[in-house]
Amino acid sequence: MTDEPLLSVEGLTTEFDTDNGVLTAVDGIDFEIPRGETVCLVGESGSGKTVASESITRIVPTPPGEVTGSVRFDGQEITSLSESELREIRGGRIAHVFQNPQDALNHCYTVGWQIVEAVQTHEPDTSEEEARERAIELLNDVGVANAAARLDDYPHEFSGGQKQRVMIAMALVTNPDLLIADEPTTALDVTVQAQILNLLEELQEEYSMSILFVTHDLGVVAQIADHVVVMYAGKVMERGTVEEIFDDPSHPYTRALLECLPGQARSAEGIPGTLPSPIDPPDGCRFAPRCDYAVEECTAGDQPPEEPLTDTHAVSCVHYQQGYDPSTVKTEFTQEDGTVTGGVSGD
Ligand SMILES: Nc1ncnc2c1ncn2[C@@H]1O[C@H](COP(=O)(O)OP(=O)(O)OP(=O)(O)O)[C@@H](O)[C@H]1O
Ligand code: NI
Repeated sequence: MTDEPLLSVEGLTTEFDTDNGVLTAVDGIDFEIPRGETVCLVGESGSGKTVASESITRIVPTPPGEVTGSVRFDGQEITSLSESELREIRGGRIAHVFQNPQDALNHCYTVGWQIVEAVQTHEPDTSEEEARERAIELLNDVGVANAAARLDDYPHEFSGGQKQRVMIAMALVTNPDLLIADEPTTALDVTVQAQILNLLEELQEEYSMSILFVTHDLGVVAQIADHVVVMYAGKVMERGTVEEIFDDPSHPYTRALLECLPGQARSAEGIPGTLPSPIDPPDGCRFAPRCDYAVEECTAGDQPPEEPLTDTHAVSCVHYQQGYDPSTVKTEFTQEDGTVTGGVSGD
């Protein structure tokens, strides 16, 4: 029972009814979040990462959005739950942290008031006194200095990094099993970003939570992921453990993303071309129009089915389907420290 992943998503699809037609932001994706581990959803801007993460608990705006597919959370299918049952999970066992804490915190109330309110919403029998104690504990847990004194400060009296710590504290009020964090460090400078990532890792242990971390930054992925799901244009291109993705990147898109890291071949210019329109995506592999390795088969039919490479590693690319030679894709890949990995010559 405990081997079962905390969350498994199958065929998750989110469509928006727009003036220009049906926009498929997430198009039948599968992934799992093991218990107590961190899964990173990574991909360029517009890949569908946010919509995918918000579709799990259906916080996408519906309408215009429509979410279909299966989401199993701790053994329970949650897609068929009523709105009120879902709301209970959303504000409880699954918590969200967003990119901009200033949007989520109310400017008009003290930080303490907001945490106390969250505590009392979760546990209505808690007294004001107990809720304040709990708020202090939470602020201590997330590394806000002088927690007791800071309860009476307003959000604008906190720095960007501290505000994000407060948001994380609010997410922890319910002792969630899963924390979904969408680019929680993108608005912060690198030093603060690293501190918040360390904090999340510590809290993960302390609260034994799983984390779904949404980011476009592979540097962040390297720091905190156990597993990685690489998304592009609403589809999953590749998934694997963090070692598999960095040491043996298999989809040309994953390889192209890695080449954009500082010190790599494409760090200056990025991947040439742009994402296809989610209203009218191309046939075949979504990445084919930008892919250095695309052949005719890549541009016909649907996104190739995922081909398992190991128990934990799978790739959606025609070059890995039966009868194809992976060496077509696997040219040498030089890491920042000079080691060559993933290449046929290096194997
Ligand atoms: N409410 C909405 N209505 C219509 N289209 C939407 C809505 N929300 C998102 N989309 C579209 O869905 C697609 C995926 O967007 P999403 O925000 O999930 O991308 P992302 O990978 O999180 O990008 P970023 O890194 O910029 O946050 C985009 O084409 C976006 O315009
Ligand atoms: Ni996003």
